[in-house]
Amino acid sequence: MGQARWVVVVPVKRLRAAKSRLRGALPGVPHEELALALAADTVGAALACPAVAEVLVVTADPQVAAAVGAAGARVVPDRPDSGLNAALRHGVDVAVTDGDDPAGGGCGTWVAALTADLPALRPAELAAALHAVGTGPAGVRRFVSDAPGTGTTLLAAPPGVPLDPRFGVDSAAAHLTSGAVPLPGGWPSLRRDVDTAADLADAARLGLGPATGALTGVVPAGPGRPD
Ligand SMILES: Nc1nc2c(ncn2[C@@H]2O[C@H](COP(=O)(O)OP(=O)(O)OP(=O)(O)O)[C@@H](O)[C@H]2O)c(=O)[nH]1
Ligand SMILES: C=C(OP(=O)(O)O)C(=O)O
Repeated sequence: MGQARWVVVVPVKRLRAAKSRLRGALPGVPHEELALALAADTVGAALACPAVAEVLVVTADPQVAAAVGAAGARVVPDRPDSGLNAALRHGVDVAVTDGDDPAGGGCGTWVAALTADLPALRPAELAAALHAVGTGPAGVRRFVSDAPGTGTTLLAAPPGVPLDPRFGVDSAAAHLTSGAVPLPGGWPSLRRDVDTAADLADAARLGLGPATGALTGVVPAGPGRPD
């Protein structure tokens, strides 16, 4: 098998409702700007990952759509108020339908769902996780749990295997119960989702992406950030 080429589906909630537990974490910074920065850095890191053929962002938010579209992601409109897992299923349907089209190569789609709250994400860590799926046991869904171990930041499926996303409270257990197999890599930046101000401080210690770094003033934006 050659290197698997991945479509990474990133769901982004409407900014005014997103990341409610993080509201007020950066005094003086409008909450929607912070939520947008988290998503922009996540998408930017995914776009910079060599294993990723396409980043597909599912969102109903025009500001998110404009920002990630300008960065090079494909934007798929969310269905109103359908929720996170429905948004992911919709994005995956779009990706798989296109990947199965013989006009587009037709060799099937490796698909992964990635949460949009990973502002420290390193492309090399995402690449390592996707490589582990591509070279691991055939026919199974794999997932990366978040830093506390209860949630999920990445869920991935090989061609022909339904992604069957079960994100939400205690999603690591839900993914395990549904037959998905955890990926054991360390990958601190891939596991560091940001739900609270303490998580943001932790992400800053790992090194934030340029958008979030510029808002916090902790890490300067620019090419000095290691991948
Ligand atoms: N498209 C879409 N994305 C969603 C939806 N709900 C959550 N997400 C995204 O799913 C990811 C993980 O969700 P959470 O960590 O719970 O984020 P959240 O709901 O914005 O945060 P809280 O308000 O603090 O619960 C984030 O990237 C969200 O933007 C939804 O209804 N539609
Ligand atoms: C939606 C999720 O994120 P969190 O638990 O961080 O809200 C999840 O982990 O499935």
